[in-house]
Amino acid sequence: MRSDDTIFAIASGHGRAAVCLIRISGPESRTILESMAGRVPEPRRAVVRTLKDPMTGEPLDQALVLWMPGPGSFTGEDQAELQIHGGLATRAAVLRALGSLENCRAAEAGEFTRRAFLNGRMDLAQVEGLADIIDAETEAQRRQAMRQLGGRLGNAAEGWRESVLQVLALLEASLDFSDEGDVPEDLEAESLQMIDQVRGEIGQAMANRSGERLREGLTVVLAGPPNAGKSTLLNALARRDVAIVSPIAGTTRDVIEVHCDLGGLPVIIVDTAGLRESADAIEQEGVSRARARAENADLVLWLVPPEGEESAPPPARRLLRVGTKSDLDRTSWDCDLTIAAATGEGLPELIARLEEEAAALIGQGDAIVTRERHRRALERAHGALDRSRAMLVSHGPLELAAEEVRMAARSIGEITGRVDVEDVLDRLFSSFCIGK
Ligand SMILES: Nc1nc2c(c(=O)[nH]1)N(C=O)[C@@H](CNc1ccc(C(=O)N[C@@H](CCC(=O)O)C(=O)O)cc1)CN2
Ligand SMILES: Nc1nc2c(ncn2[C@@H]2O[C@H](COP(=O)(O)OP(=O)(O)OP(=O)(O)O)[C@@H](O)[C@H]2O)c(=O)[nH]1
Ligand SMILES: [Mg+2]
Repeated sequence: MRSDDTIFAIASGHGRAAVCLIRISGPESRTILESMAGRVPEPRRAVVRTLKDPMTGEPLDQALVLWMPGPGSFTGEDQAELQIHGGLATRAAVLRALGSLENCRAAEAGEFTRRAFLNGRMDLAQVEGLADIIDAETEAQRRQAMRQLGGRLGNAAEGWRESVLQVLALLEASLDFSDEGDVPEDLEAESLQMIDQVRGEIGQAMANRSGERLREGLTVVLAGPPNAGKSTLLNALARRDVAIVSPIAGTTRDVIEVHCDLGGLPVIIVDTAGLRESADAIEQEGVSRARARAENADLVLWLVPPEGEESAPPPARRLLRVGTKSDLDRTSWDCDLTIAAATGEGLPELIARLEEEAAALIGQGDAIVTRERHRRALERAHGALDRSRAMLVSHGPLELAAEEVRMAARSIGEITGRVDVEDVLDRLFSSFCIGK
């Protein structure tokens, strides 16, 4: 994959649509645009043109055409956009025409954004924010992604890195000036104070897990004995017929997930096999998957039907007992909530409770750290600052204290992609859509 190739891709969704957006980026963009749409329009001014096959001159479609020269474009290089009609044959014809050209090739997933990053148009934290915007399914996720795209995490990281580099400058200055390698007292005090300030801020940012929870969604597992009404509840919460419901105990075997939006917060509801001993090997596999999911869930709803004997809930981080089929009998439980998923009774209360639980675990959505990658980098920086601090306090070798401070700056620099992130890039960009 060469980064000076000219690339093209459909950037809009697939299937029949009103309009389809085709992006072209790279040094040959101008030539290609001229060969298909005639004279290149003024930068960033949309014009209507008849698109022609560059080989045969055959008219392909009527298009809205944009010319966005580098370095001010999204990718930082010359870019053209063709907004064509969204029919399948039109799209195929324009793609075929581009595909027949010698001077360009189809883009890989995330390749436009990779170029924007490589050309310094956005930092790595912003690229992740962009990925999160495309994947956002709820309002709170969208807001968090927009804050990251706006530079919230990147600016914080750059600020910390600058402070740490100032400490490094102080330490290096005292290394130059003192023969014994002793830090003058005022410099030591100043360094310690700055280290503590940054260490405190980083500690606070990395302690907050709510950004990661908001990005990934909260997992709520429906568990209980067979026939408790788990699949009926899943269908009611999803408002569609996702899982098979039947009076036969042991109907569900696979784990079934549905993404829900509860008051803007992302909640993944997981239906599982009813927990019981079974001679059926497939059902037993379902039961062990159910137990594993319950154990890792943010919240387990333990469904208790009125009939049948009481069974013990699986180990879980957090568990609510929900009595089911309250239309039949409501005498038999000791539960946090009661519902009849089949009639809808108690569902508004259950949903309100789930929203509360989600809000408590996700918080205000004001976290800076949104991925494990950020937290790990900050943990490394925090550890290095701890060690440099201890070294200074104990009047250990100044070179070693400075080396730890340098390590801290490096770790913080990984967040915005200033340093050593090739493997991160490949993974991140391949998770993008083609055309982004
Ligand atoms: N048609 C279209 N819509 C789109 C995009 C796109 O590439 N094409 N985007 C892509 O993902 C997003 C918008 N992102 C963009 C960000 C920066 C620039 C850009 O060229 N900015 C220049 C100058 C802008 C100007 O002068 O008006 C700059 O910031 O210097 C373009 C798109 C969402 N919508
Ligand atoms: N009366 C009444 N019946 C219900 C209610 N909820 C579920 N049922 C019935 O209970 C039976 C079992 O429901 P499911 O939702 O399949 O139960 P499950 O917990 O998913 O069962 P397994 O997948 O076998 O573990 C079905 O016949 C449902 O129609 C309810 O609120 N009221
Ligand atoms: Mg079921």
